[in-house]
Amino acid sequence: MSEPWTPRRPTALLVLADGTVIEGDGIGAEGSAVGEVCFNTSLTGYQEILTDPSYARQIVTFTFPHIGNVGANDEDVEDLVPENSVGAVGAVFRAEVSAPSNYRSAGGLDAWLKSRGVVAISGVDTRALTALIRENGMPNAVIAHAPDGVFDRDALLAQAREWSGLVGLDLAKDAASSRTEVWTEGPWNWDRGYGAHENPNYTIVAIDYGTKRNILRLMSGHGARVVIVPPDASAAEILAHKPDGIFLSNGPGDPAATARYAAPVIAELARTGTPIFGICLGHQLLALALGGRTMKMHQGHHGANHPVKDFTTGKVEIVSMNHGFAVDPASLPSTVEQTHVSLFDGTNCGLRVAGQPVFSVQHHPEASPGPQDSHYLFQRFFDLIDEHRATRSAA
Ligand SMILES: NC(=O)CC[C@H](N)C(=O)O
Repeated sequence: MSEPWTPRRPTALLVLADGTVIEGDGIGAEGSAVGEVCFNTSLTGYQEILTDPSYARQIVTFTFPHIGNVGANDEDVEDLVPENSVGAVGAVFRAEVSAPSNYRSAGGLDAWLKSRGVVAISGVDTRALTALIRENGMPNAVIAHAPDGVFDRDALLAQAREWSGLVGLDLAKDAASSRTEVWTEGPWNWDRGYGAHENPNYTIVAIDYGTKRNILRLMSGHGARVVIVPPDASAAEILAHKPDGIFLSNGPGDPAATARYAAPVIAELARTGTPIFGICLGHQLLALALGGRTMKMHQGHHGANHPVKDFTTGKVEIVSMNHGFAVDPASLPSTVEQTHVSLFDGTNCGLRVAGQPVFSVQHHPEASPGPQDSHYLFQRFFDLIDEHRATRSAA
């Protein structure tokens, strides 16, 4: 007699704090991870997305159905300290992850996810999950992977419910490098790969709240020597490097929590008249330093296909986005001008300070992954630095 048929056990679960349990096939790290679930609409760049430190304590649902087919490589890692593996804690995929076309070792995406400690689930109706997030907002959840299919569902639900969520969490200190270092990779060059810039024209101090590598590459490509400092560096430490410009990086967590120590430093730096450029968390922190407010968004913006209008030129750019908090433009003082806006929902996407070389954007102009429409913002930063230098030498 043949064995009675037994249904296949799910080897992964996504347990939402509202009690919804989504079953699927586990891949990547075993065990469980708690975080906030968001959806990302990018068509490419899963490796850059999962290694973006801004995704710390988040579980990314990919709306693109087929993830993992080009494997993983060392060039597409975005976090500065890959050994720390700061980035998304979990990933949700529609299709089963098939054999990749490329990976240095056997095992493909599964091995790579494991090496970074990312717990992933495939075989999920990501369309339904995305619709649920659009309806109810980004839920707290636990993602769990057990190859033997044995789960304590009540304990996982309790863990999802007990987690206090991203609001109030400063994660920049976990995501950022804790020491000062000079970026030595230089810009990417198709002919010779990476290489330090031989004759830098500028010194940029990048305050690292969880920066992405491509931002540093692009600044380096503009001829800058980039000094990376920890998120809690003092204004005096930063100014000691004699920066031509100061960069405020992207990063994870609630900007209002990080602002407790970051905003006073940024406010002090802004008073020196040194050109400042902020991206994403850096934009939010600048707004807070200038006296503005930030708020949690309903479903956030995560993707590489978001239309943003630049009021200063009237142009629309298609941009890369990854944020769950936003600047309330009504909270900004009258000396601060709103320069960019999301054409999806009208939320603030940029600011500049009247009469000062200080500006920032909510989106990700380094676009890794994403379209490169907003690369001009790096040029804008270096143009401001040149203008600032010219007025100083004329004085
Ligand atoms: N990419 C980022 O810098 C994200 C900023 C912030 N953590 C947010 O979610 O809004």
